[in-house]
Amino acid sequence: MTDTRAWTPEEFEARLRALGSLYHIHHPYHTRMHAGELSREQIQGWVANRFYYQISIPRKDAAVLANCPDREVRRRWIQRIVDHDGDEHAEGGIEAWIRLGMACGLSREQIVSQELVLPGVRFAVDAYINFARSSSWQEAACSSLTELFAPTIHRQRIDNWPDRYPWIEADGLQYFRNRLSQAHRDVQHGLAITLEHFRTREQQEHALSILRFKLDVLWSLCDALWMAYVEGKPPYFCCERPA
Ligand SMILES: O=C(O)c1cc(C(=O)O)c2c(n1)C(=O)C(=O)c1cc(C(=O)O)[nH]c1-2
Repeated sequence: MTDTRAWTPEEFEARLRALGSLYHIHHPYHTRMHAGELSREQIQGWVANRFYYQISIPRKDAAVLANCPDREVRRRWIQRIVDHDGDEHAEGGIEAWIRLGMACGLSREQIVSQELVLPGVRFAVDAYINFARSSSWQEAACSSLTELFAPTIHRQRIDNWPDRYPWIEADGLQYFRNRLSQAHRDVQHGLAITLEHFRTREQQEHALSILRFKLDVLWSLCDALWMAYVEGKPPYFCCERPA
């Protein structure tokens, strides 16, 4: 007989955390990045493309707010939008990301124009926004749980980049420093919602499939970068351009 009993909160959390083995930290684009093996153009391509993720996160979080009737949850969740968009007190993560791009030698215009954003990156990120729009707010909260694994990758960049990419101006890494505490706080909230909401075994397995979907988003983003910047085969590379 198959075991259909609900996992305890501890077991459930352990299964969510176990999916960290599929995190994009293991994608060869990232392993090369951390080994110091990416060229200047490959780093720039990553930063310029990830900008599309950065500007999409507050839109995703606004979708969570729009779908959430619980005032207490909204009061906490809204901080995520402020973290990225900034306010009169702080410039916010999007501006910090632009500074990262400039520290890597891109111009502000090259970043904000999105001229380097690949179609595959756009599709992957848009799938995340659309998921948040069309799902319950608890499902969307669950999909943010890749942030469980993000502090490790941010910490690697803070520790490794000054040594491995000395041409990147050190101030540019502030984005990653800010995220260490922000991600920790976000994850505590997202995890509490997920453990509380997904109670039956069927619901818990559904939550795992949501986290798998989000891992797919992040992995697909790296795949698109790999084709363009490592294989040297961006979309239509082998096609004749129409007149
Ligand atoms: O650099 C990374 O590898 C990485 C990954 C993730 C993630 O796991 O989704 C986020 C971030 N960074 C990040 O900076 C961030 O603000 C963020 C918000 C979210 C989310 O799903 O709401 N993920 C992430």
